[in-house]
Amino acid sequence: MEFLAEIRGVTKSYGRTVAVNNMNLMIPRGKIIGLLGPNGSGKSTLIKMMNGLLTPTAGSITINGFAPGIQTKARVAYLPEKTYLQDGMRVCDIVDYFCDFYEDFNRNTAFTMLQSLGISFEARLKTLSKGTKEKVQLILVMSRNADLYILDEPIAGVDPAARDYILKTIISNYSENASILLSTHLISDIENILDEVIFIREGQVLSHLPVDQIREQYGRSIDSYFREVFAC
Ligand SMILES: Nc1ncnc2c1ncn2[C@@H]1O[C@H](COP(=O)(O)OP(=O)(O)OP(=O)(O)O)[C@@H](O)[C@H]1O
Repeated sequence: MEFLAEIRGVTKSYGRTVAVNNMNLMIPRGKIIGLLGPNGSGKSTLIKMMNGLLTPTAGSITINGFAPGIQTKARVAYLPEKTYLQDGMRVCDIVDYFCDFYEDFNRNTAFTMLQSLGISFEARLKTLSKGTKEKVQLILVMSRNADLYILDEPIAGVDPAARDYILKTIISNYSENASILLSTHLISDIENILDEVIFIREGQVLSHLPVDQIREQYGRSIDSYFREVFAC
């Protein structure tokens, strides 16, 4: 299989709203890819379909050749935009939970990252700040040895100093054959780690290009290019 994920002719409608409109997208292996687009352009809807949380109205999605389901969930590490962890759980209990749930979860990686960010293993989630909770969730996701990491707004609530650490962590914790698809509005913070960017507008792919090509062709950063393309 040449591509890790294939999205072919995918449409998702919510009643009369067409959130994703006949989208075609090929996700290669071994790349960090930014999924960028204005509010309401369909990023989260696409991500939810790739994770089997929503079913396309039309078209097909495959990851490693399988439609989203049990086989793909075992190989895709997903950070949703909203937390699904119970507030009463302690950090160490959640680590155990992930260990039981995912064969590819590395407990040592998780504890090392938690320790270096000064997050107490004994703390209950409800006692942590919003940003720290987000760090915990990202650490859990990045401690899996997955084929595809799908991160929906991974650094939105995290302070700038922790962002750098987290981005470094993302880069150092994925293997060369894996890919990371991440959606964010904090383009200038993440553009240095990206290999490719996908621009989405009104549920369709406007462009999918290597970052270097955009920089060479347009002589500007991805952040500045995004602002020009999507100027209101
Ligand atoms: N559950 C829902 N019911 C109805 N419409 C929805 C629902 N979820 C999303 N939409 C609509 O679908 C479109 C795409 O939304 P989506 O959340 O996928 O965009 P997004 O690119 O992730 O936006 P943002 O950057 O603001 O997070 C929007 O018009 C939104 O209002």
